[in-house]
Parts: sequence; structure tokens; C-alpha cells
Amino acid sequence: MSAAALHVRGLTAGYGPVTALRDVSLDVPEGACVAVLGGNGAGKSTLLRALSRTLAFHGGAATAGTVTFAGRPLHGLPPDRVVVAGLCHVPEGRQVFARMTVEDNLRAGALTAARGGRAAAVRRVHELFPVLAERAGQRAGLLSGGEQQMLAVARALMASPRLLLLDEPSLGLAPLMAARIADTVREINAQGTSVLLVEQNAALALRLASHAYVLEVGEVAIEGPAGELAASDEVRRRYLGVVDEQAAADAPAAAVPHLARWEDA
Ligand SMILES: Nc1ncnc2c1ncn2[C@@H]1O[C@H](COP(=O)(O)OP(=O)(O)OP(=O)(O)O)[C@@H](O)[C@H]1O
Repeated sequence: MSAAALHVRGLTAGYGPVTALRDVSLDVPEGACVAVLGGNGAGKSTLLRALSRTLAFHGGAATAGTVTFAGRPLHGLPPDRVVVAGLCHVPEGRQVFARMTVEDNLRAGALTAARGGRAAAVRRVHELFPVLAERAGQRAGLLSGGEQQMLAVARALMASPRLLLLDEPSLGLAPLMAARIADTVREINAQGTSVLLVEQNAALALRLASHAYVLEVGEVAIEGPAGELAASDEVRRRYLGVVDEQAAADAPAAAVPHLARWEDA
């Protein structure tokens, strides 16, 4: 078992009577980028919330299963201890503090860091996202959507995570900006931070990840090396928008999957 690997076994979670995840098992080896794909409501965000122990903020709870990171159990820890253990979660929807400056948003991500560590973390995120250095004194709410997404990722990096949990970083961004965010995720991963990437943009995710899981109605339906999934007829048809011409002739509506829109990002 590698030092900072994540192992999830039999995770079941939901919101009151709604079971959103059922018996999910997955692994993120140390240093890897692993993708979780799936359509709307498949349970992707619930998975990340369960890992960061923030499900309760959404009225949910994990009801079964184990989560270990670097050999330590995470289930049962409060969210702040999960951050200290090395996991940082960037939720869907670029949740920056709109009225605070870019610089103060970054500081808020490093409250637990020592002063020297904080300065080094600021330097690192400014190198990754030069625009955040240029806009340091500007209110975060005035940044573009893509810049706010960069700030949300940068704020999580301020805690120097060993594993970054990213929820739909390309959502709502123009293809060019989505591609820039993808480049940065690749760079963050190349610098040694493991990444668990939740994406509806299957084409983008399969280019970044080495391994991927597809969730359907809360369960792992398909998993494998990203290259194999990208080549699989089922994944290509259902998640990559590759139209089977015969199927299109037989059933045109069913042959145009809803996940095709970001294919070019
Ligand atoms: N706060 C909540 N309260 C009740 N049910 C919820 C809540 N959040 C999500 N759900 C339900 O849990 C299931 C999984 O939702 P989840 O948001 O995890 O899916 P998702 O794959 O991230 O989808 P999307 O891509 O649309 O964000 C869905 O049936 C959803 O309606």
C-alpha cells in the first residue's frame, strides 16, 4: 500500500430517504489522477462530500463503508481534520468569497499553515495562476467565471493537500477556459498532488486521468484504465458523444448523448 493512497470500500450515503451512493469502492494511488464520470444525479458530488466529510452540511450522511487515506481511517473525522489529513475539496460552483479580495480568499485557504508555509503556498499558486497575482487586491466577485474557478482551486492548494478533490472544474466554462483549467490540473498533478476529478466532461477527464470510474444511479457501473474507457464502445457512445451511425439511423434521439457538449474542451 503506497503512503498517500486513498481507499474507499463499500461506501453508501444519502440524504434522508434518498440513497445517492450504494456500495461504492474505489482507489486513488499516491500521485495519480483518477476520474469519476457520470450523468446528472449519478452521485458524483455526493461521493466527494462523503470523502471530505461535508455531507452533513447538505443534509446527508454516509451510512456504511470505510475510507482510508495514507493508512488512516477518515470516516468519523470532522471536515477540518480531513483537511489536516491532506484532502482538500473544491466543490462544484466556484464557491469563492465574493466580497473578499483575491488575496484574502487565498489566505482563508491557509489558516492552518505556518507563516513561512503560507508565503511558499502563495508563491506556488501565483506561479500556477499568474492572473491571481495580477488581481490580488480585487474583489473575488468581480473575476470572470474561469478566474473564480482558478481561485477556488488555488484556495484549496493553499492548504498544501496531498489529494485534491475537484468537483466539475470545467462546468459552465467556455471550451478555451476549460482547457486552461485542465492544463493546470495536469500541472498540479505533475507536481505530486494526487487528484480525484469529478467531471461530466468525459473527454477532458479521460485525457487527464490514468484510471476512471463511471457512476450510474449511485453505483460504479464501469471502471478501468482511462485509455481503455476512452476506447470502449459503450463509453464512447454514452459519454463521449461518438455517434454509432447504425444506431443513429435506428434511433436518432437516443444516439446524441447529453455529455457531448464539452467534447472539444
Ligand atoms: N442536498 C440534497 N438533498 C437531497 N437529495 C440530494 C441532495 N444533493 C443531491 N441529492 C440527490 O442525490 C443524488 C445524487 O446527487 P449528486 O449531486 O451527488 O449527483 P451528481 O452526479 O453530482 O450530479 P450533477 O452532475 O447533476 O451535480 C440525486 O438523486 C440528487 O437529487
